[in-house]
Amino acid sequence: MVCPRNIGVAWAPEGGDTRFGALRLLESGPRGLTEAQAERRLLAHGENVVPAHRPVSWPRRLARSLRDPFTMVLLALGVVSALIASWGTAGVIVLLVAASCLLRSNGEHRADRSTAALRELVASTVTVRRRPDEEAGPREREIPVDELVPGDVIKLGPGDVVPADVRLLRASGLTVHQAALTGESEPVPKQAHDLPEGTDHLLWQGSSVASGTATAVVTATGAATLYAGAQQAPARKPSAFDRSVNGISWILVRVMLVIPPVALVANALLHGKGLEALPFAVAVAVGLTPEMLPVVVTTALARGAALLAGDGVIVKRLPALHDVGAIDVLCVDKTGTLTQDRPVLSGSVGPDGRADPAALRWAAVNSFWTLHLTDPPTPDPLDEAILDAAPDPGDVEGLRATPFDPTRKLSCALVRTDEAAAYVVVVKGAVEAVLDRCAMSEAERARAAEVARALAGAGARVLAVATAESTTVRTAERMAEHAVSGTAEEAVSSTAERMLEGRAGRAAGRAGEGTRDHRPDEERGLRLVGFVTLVDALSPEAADALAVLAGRGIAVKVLTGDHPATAARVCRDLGLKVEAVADAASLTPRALERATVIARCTPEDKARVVTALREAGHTVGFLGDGSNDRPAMRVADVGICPRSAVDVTREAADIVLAAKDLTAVDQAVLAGRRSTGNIITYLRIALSSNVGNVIAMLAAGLAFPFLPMLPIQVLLQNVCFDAAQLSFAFDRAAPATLRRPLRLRPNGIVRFIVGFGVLNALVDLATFAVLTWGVRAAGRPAFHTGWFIENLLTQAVVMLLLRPTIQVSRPLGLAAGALAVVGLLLPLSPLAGVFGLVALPAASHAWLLLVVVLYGGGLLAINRRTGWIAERS
Ligand SMILES: Nc1ncnc2c1ncn2[C@@H]1O[C@H](COP(=O)(O)OP(=O)(O)OP(=O)(O)O)[C@@H](O)[C@H]1O
Repeated sequence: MVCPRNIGVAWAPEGGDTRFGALRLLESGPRGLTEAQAERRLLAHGENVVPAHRPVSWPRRLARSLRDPFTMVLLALGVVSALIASWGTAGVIVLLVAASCLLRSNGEHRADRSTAALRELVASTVTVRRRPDEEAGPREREIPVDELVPGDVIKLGPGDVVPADVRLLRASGLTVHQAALTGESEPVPKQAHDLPEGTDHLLWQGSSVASGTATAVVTATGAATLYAGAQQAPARKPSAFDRSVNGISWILVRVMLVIPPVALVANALLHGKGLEALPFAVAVAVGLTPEMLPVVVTTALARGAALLAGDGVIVKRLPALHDVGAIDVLCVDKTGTLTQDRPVLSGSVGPDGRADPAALRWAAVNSFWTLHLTDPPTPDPLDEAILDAAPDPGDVEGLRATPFDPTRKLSCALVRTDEAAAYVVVVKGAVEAVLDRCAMSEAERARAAEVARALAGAGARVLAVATAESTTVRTAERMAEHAVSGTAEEAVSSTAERMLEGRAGRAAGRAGEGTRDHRPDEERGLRLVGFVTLVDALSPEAADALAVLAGRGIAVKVLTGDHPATAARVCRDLGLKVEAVADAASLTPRALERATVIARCTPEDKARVVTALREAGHTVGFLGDGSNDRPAMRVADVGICPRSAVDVTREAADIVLAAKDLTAVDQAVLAGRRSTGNIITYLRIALSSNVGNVIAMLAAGLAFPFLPMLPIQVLLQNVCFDAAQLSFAFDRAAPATLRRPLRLRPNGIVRFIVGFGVLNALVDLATFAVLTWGVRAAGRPAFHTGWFIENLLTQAVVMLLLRPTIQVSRPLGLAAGALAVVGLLLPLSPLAGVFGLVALPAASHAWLLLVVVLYGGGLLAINRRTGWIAERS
């Protein structure tokens, strides 16, 4: 089988329909491939996986971790040490770099592997038409996207990601987002022309369906797709979390770079020392580095994600866990989140609000032919509900249909009725969208809108139904196009398409015959038939979950395409305090801040609202599942959707829930706050200790004519700190951490580090005094050892006390204990000599313990008085 890229661009055997040409060239047909053919092709072409989506290899991951700013600075310091033949320092630096890179790559690899495995659970599927064997008829079924092969006939609907390069066979109201591929920002109309020009009959892998439906044949899969080479994994702006971590890292990197020259110059000026002070200066700079920062961050987030996975919540991007813990505004859609999305018809009224079956009858005609002619992969629940309740619509024949589109908020069918011997355009949709297209006076429009408002105020979903009659199909077609705002509409059941399906139709013949006598005065607008109302039961968990979220400091805003009165009623029924109801069309920043419900949103309005809230300083989460939620999902700090969401929304989301359930959102929020809380605690403790030590070492280096600690001891204590601090990834969160939105704020963390860093340095200087007075007589090794022990003991104390809770997790308790034991026992062990440590007299231990106890007591007192430790960053 030939499988060129872009097959069918203009290939038409014997000058005929290129759709037949494409199918023939692909050795396929309108009824699809047989399962055996598909299996053979899968072996020949391989899985439909784009190279950019393959996992990152180990060496690449390792190389990437070397690019981290801390690692770069450490390596530079290592090179400096090697140049001055300070092999011990260089060796320890290499060890630190190797340990941090290996731990980090390993952590990221494991995290990626588990998120990839979890992503598999929510991987996209596609509706494919295949036959069990040559004789059997076609069947449509869902298969994983990677099993798709050239020649497969697939169906696409709103929100589907186009899974391979395809050539359209049928299309209805189809518009496609292909910005990532071609740069066109607006959805592009696509048509299944039989003799196409250009590329509007082709869809490429990676684009997505904005509106409409289509049937198409796959022309290329995997690496053979047109944009496979060029397409990178979707680029995302750095999240709030990435920015915070980078901000803190760069502050430290700058300080690290400044320390060695400052230490050298000061030593030269005060003690007349030259390059011999360099190893010490380098060790001090290394001492400032939180080498394990990336490891602790990845581990803390991965652990949170793994715990959530147990509850069926999938975190697709680890930093999203921080972001979900930081949200202070959660925007949700109404349908399916606050309600069950199982609408049931509750009434049919005329324009005056009196019961009238006509509205239901025409709504059913619209629903039936829209579903039948556009053949969506998943039927619209509103259409199904209308058909379930509607009587037989009589002898009506559908000619064309444009499926519902959330931007226009209408669906439109062109039908022919025998009773009136006329072509009728039947439009149903959102009240304002339909009324806008009706020929009526302003007073009539206002009265009808008031009737609809009263119906919506009872909590019902209200659809307006309008028709227009024409004796000619051409006029009716124009009216249909008029009714859908003149966007490019593609007729679904044209002659060629019906032939592709093997059912040339009477209707198609009629459609052709009706072009003779067009009367332009028929295009005057629609006549309002009335309204149908549908009720959608409230979600049983929503009320409790909304109260819990409010208790966690999260303001919920409902962004809905529906009528304001319906949305407001639903919210009130759920006990949500409705401060104000706003209309997306006339929204001011003030109204936005106050509004609980923002109604009549188009997909773009939802994105605009989310962007405005972010610009106002909020961290915004967005929960939705429809294709109309995709734009908002992409601009939110964190996008959340249920597993059942349409492809595009699931792809854009950062967190995927087992079901659309606000309780699961709360679980994700808690997990996010726990992970962030642990990361903040790690940063505060690790960095304030490091800063304290650096200040003390620089001060002591200047005050004493000898080094306060040997470079190898500085590095050894650094290794011990790093190992112990890994336990922060497994720490227990303080209850206070879970109460409010928690965000990594570099400024708060830097303030804390400076405050407690100075305190730490003061304690160190007090230790110097003790050591100078009590131990120095025993010589410099005893001085060095005394300070080494004090550093490890105070580090163990701050690990326990500089946290927002007094409760200690097992890993943290063990790590702090181990640190104290190493500090006390190493100088007594056979290894002591290697590091220049000596055994201290018992009295010295007593003095050191006194300093440590006083420090611990001081920390507790400060916390009690100021609550600073418990304060969030
Ligand atoms: N199949 C349909 N046919 C005609 N009109 C529809 C159909 N589905 C929805 N509508 C109308 O369009 C409006 C907007 O629909 P949209 O899907 O954007 O939002 P929604 O489902 O009402 O709410 P949410 O945004 O909370 O999910 C609906 O309120 C309804 O009036």
